[in-house]
Amino acid sequence: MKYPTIWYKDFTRHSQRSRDALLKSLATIKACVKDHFVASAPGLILLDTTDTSDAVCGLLEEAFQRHERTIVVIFDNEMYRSEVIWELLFAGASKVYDFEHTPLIHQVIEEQLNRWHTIEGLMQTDFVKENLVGESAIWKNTLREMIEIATYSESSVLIIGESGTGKEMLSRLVHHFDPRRPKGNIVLVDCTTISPELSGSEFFGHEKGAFTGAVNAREGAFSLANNGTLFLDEIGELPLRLQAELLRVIQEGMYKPIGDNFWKKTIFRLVGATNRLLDQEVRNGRFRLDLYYRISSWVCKVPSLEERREDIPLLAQRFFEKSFQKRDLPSIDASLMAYLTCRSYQGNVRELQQLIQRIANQHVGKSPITLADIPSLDRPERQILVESLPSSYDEYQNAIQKILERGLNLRELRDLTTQTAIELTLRREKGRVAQAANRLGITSRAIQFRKTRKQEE
Ligand SMILES: Nc1ncnc2c1ncn2[C@@H]1O[C@H](COP(=O)(O)OP(=O)(O)OP(=O)(O)O)[C@@H](O)[C@H]1O
Repeated sequence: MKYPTIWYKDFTRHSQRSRDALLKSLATIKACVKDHFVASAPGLILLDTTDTSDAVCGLLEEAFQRHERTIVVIFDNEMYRSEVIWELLFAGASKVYDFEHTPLIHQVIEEQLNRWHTIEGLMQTDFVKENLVGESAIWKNTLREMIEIATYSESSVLIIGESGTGKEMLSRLVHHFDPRRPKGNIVLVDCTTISPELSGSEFFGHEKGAFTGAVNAREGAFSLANNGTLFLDEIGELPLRLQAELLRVIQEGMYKPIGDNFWKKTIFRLVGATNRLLDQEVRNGRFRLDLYYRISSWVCKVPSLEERREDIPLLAQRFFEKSFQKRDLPSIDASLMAYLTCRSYQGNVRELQQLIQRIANQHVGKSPITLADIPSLDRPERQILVESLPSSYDEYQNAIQKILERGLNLRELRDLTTQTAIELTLRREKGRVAQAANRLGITSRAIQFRKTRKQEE
């Protein structure tokens, strides 16, 4: 068996015998790396209660910020049990076990590490790699969480996130990794489009002639999702009457199609998605509390693209590849990638995807894709462009401030800026005057003139 890689750190001072016994019984420890983090690998921290020091909490906080999971085992936890456990959990520990009070602790730890290892393996499968692009820690943690719910539970899931963050894709992931066999289909219902006139026929289905306009019999979502997954997009928009009926079907596993006299059985996993704060909707009386409890056994918050900016280049590359499926993908100019990475996306991943499709549509030939391929309606206004670079703009302001403090007047400042811009561009163009002039929008003579003047100074 291949043991999962873990890192471990030992803070024990008084419990060496128990510690040695535990380490000896852990098969996983054979693949361990002592004392320092291993990217994406879980950690094991061993300590005595008296040592819940800043060092331990600091280590846990660091691992937590990197979205790495940690198991803490405490050895001599007699007096302060819950206090210590809370402290460790608040510092970011994923699991805390008390050596004295956890029967077969080595098995529990092995099982936990193996589960995490399996999840890590599932993260590498084609389904995830192809559909759910992203390497940021926060995104990987979201994926881990969803895979764990899908694989190790049958519970319903509530996915909360802004529009375009990938909620529907994640619901497909839950269905994909659902181990139930035989497995039914995933059925998607957009609750914003449910018409009250059809009195829930989307869900229940109807018999031919059940109501005016029911020309043919229709199977509803409850039937189609049997043994599978029912994905309710924008579940917060579901009319109150249908909320009550949905709750009854989830609880009883039975429903009656409209116009039919017989009850039918259905079992499905419910995945709801919303970009609203559902608990607020409950307080405002627009969402039933009992249904809310029922669907929120697991709540998963999907990060916005803003929270995982470092994923933009990867996502952009993937969307360019998709958009150029039928022709060779030219290279992508670095300035375009830099712009895509610092721009803001209210519509999240969907907006990025659509922008790239429009850029691809504009591009002709095999030359690199550049800023000039951005359609005019998508181009930023000059002011926004400056404001979208706050950190460098701050530095820029600071630099000017320092120069002004040295007593330079505006003409001297302009001269200095021009000279610096020329020098930087010449360096970038490896001394080629014509190219530098072209880039700066001035003549080669202007550059030569400044070079000569500088030599004379
Ligand atoms: N991590 C990702 N990797 C690749 N494509 C993604 C990713 N996340 C989202 N997408 C793509 O972005 C688009 C929007 O995703 P999706 O429909 O899942 O978002 P949503 O949160 O359900 O949106 P809405 O709330 O508006 O229904 C889809 O085309 C999807 O394929």
